[in-house]
Amino acid sequence: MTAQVHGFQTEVTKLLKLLANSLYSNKEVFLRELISNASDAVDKLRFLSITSPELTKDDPNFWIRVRADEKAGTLTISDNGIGMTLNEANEHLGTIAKSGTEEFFKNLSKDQAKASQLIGQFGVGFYSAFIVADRVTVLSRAAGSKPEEGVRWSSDGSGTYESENITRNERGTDVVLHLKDSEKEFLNEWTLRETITRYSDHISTPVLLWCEKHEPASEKDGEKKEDKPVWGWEQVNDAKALWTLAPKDVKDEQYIAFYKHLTHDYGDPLTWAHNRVEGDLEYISLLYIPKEAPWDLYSRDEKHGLKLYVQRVFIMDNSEEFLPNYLRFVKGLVDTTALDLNVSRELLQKSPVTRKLKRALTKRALSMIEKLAADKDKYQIFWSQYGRVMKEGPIEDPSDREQVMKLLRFASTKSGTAAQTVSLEDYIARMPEKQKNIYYLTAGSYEAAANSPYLETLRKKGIEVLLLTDRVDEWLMGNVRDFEGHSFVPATASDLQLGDLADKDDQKKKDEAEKDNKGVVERLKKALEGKVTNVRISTRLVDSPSCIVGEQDQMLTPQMRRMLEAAGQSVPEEKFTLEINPEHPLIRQAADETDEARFGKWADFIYGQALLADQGSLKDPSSFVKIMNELILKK
Ligand SMILES: Nc1ncnc2c1ncn2[C@@H]1O[C@H](COP(=O)(O)OP(=O)(O)OP(=O)(O)O)[C@@H](O)[C@H]1O
Repeated sequence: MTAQVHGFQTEVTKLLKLLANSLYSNKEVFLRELISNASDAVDKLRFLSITSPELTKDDPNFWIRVRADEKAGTLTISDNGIGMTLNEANEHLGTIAKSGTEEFFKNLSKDQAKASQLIGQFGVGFYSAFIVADRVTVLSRAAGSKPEEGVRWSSDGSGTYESENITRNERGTDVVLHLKDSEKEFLNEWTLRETITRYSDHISTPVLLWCEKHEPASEKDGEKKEDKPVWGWEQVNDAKALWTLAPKDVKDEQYIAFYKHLTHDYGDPLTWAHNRVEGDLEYISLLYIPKEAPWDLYSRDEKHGLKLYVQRVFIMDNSEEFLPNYLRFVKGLVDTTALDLNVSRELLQKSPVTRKLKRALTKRALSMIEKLAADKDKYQIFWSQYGRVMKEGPIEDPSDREQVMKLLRFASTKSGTAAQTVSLEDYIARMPEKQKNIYYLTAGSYEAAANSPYLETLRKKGIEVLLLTDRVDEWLMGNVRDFEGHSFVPATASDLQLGDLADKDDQKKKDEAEKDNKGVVERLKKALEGKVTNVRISTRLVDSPSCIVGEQDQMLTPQMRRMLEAAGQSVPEEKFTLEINPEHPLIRQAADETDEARFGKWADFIYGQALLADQGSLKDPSSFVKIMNELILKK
């Protein structure tokens, strides 16, 4: 067979172009990536051989080998794992099989400076070989296939690769790197040994390095043996799966290195939790939280979930069954004796053991996050990355609602910044004695929330209001009614339920104001007939002339309205109650207007600005501006 030339998927070509520059300062990671791939290939075959032992019969001991050839200038990473067929090599080594990749690269090219950070998080895997090599050749044979079904794949990383069938006697894969002249240091035994132990010490397959050993001079049976170098394989990693060690015996650096092996992330994790549980439900879990949220955290097709091991044998990646969806950013593994080795994804979904493990691991993950919350600075890093996902928690998992709600953070009128730092427990601890409810306001931006007229009275009374500006907040507040016995009340509610917080005078003042301003209220009702459901005197306004309120259940917030409209849904026209502040000069001026036609303009203006302040836009802004100009110019 002659080699066929194929073009890389466009994204791969882009990635390859970016690689050399952006990961140069971190270039030794290629070795970790290739050893990780080799270890995955071994894990996959170990799993298959449980049901098909003939696959490994002739070569049952798994290994990963690293061999430098100084003369040829090559470094070869080999494994006797699952190998690849020609089709698999073309598919896996020529494309990036992740949805959303195109979008990712679009964003990447806009901001070159951030490229290296993002690219690391993206997980460049096999392609990292091109950081140090100007040609990469892969020789492989899939377990179970014939010698003549071997594969040779080769590329200089500039846009195309060639591949063909060859005869190969051994199963598994050799990745041969033809090192660039500037990267010859990776032929050096010490560099290799150091890099392997740093990154791959605790992967469970032995990593063997081809190296020179010295046999000391000796005299045996009267024969003199010189001190001469002998070449051979030497195991350089510990090869004890890290999670099987007692947590007290594992150093932080080891946890970090293992995280990188596991996730292909180039950065350190934010935190981790390692637990070994014995008894009825025996399992070991090692959970990590990445410092940065994955680029595809909100993508529907994003793959997540833990690596599943049964009795130390790797079973599958991305087992989503063990954690709720809102904890999808948690990486790591679970190893259990409570499942069968031949468990499939379908069986896993049905198994009661899975459900029990999910409960247990969710608790582990939440307690890891609780511990993180004790360190305010670290928790802010966490919150900025995962806050919006955590807010899905109380909706998705009512059984852990209180626990998750304690972990939520919000901006508030007391915190005074857009940073979300206030917990519900902080809020309750600061509540005046008479306050019963938790007040909140949702808005499109922090500024819009902080300056909202709805806050005026609450602010005057010293009542803290949570300012919610994430899209998910609407959904969250639509689903939670209370926290620790305190109801959530929106600052926009027609009844703020102030209870004992209302001044005794408030009602009296309101009654008086209603009596005194009956005229203007009635005139407004008439002028705005068909546009509003009602007009009334407000108790919530201090500095603003007017605001709109809707019945709590009926009112669509502007964000919700925009979301529905963007999703192509027809959103019903809503009518509101107009509340006015009769002490405001603008209302007074309107009340003094005797010409009813002109009063109509005042009514539209007062209502229009209340709508604008609440919704952020108007259906007919030019008419509003025209009316405003007319009133200013007193035409
Ligand atoms: N040594 C190997 N043996 C068998 N298959 C391999 C080997 N190296 C790579 N592959 C195949 O090529 C695919 C692509 O590898 P690559 O490292 O680019 O991505 P990945 O490992 O799937 O993803 P990531 O690195 O982001 O976790 C692998 O999923 C695997 O199918």
